[in-house]
Amino acid sequence: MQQRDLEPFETTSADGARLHGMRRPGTGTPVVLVHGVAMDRRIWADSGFLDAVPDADLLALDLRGRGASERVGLPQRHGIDRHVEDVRAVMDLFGHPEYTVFGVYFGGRTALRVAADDSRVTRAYSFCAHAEEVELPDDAVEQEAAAIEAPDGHRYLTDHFHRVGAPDWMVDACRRVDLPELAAVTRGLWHGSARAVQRRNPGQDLVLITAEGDPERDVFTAGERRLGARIWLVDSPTRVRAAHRLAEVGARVATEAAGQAAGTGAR
Ligand SMILES: COC(=O)C[C@@H](NC(=O)[C@@H](NC(=O)[C@@H](/N=C1/NCC(=O)N2CC[C@@H](C)[C@H]2C(=O)N[C@@H](CCSC)C(=O)N[C@H]1C(C)(C)C)C(C)(C)C)[C@@H](C)c1ccccc1)c1nccs1
Repeated sequence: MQQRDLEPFETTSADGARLHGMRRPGTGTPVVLVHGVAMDRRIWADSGFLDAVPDADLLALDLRGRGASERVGLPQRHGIDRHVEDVRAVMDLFGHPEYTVFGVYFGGRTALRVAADDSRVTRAYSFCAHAEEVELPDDAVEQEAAAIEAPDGHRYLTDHFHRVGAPDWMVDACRRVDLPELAAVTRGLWHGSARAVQRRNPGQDLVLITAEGDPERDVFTAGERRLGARIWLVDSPTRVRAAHRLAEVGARVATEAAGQAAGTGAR
């Protein structure tokens, strides 16, 4: 976030975890920003997203175990329901009647779950994570957690993300994560993250975003039908490489927010 107008905030999640975040004051419906698994709130400035949304009122939290927020240690305290509670704690802190929630990767899936659980969310965007049930391959995910908590865990992550063409801001984010905590988050995916996300509030505007070339694009269009969600496609061969387009997507979010303010926003 631009250094000039940042306001740090702290709050406590439903299970007592202390959370840190930053507010960048602006206009219109506040936008809660939710980062992905191996990330923290710095990605929003580093990716150029913030500069692409110059007027919005932005609330960027560090999810539990990431950034400056409390390390909670146990996979059971990293289930998706705890992530949802983290986001709702931020919405409680600022007390607005309505929020937009924008999340990337697992933060996007979390944004959809927050919308399902909380009618204060009037618009939710999921960047590169769909809403359908997933098969968590126990061995692959456990192998990933073991690789992450090994002494060269940062190298495992940065090598992988480099190899698949992730942008520097995503590779750099991996270097900042606390490895034992990230292994717990990874094992925490077994606690609820595999379930499909339901739409429980008819008036919400749900937007699923993925890459033109995403092999799982049909899973996103399944969400379009099942949830009555909108689909945005970015010009990218894969979901990981779509991260290079995050600022561009931010500009589209800003346009929608401006349109809504002017009363012409698509619902
Ligand atoms: C195809 O994958 C991609 O398009 C990369 C993309 N992933 C995803 O969209 C989603 N995930 C996945 O599809 C798979 N899940 C994984 N493990 C769970 C998982 O994601 N992580 C655990 C560690 C953490 C770094 C994170 C992660 O990033 N690991 C990457 C590998 C990168 S470095 C090692 C990663 O995908 N691994 C896979 C393996 C099976 C290879 C282990 C399944 C099993 C859920 C289908 C993710 C949003 C999600 C969606 C729903 C529930 C849980 C998680 C990215 N997300 C962030 C940046 S890029």
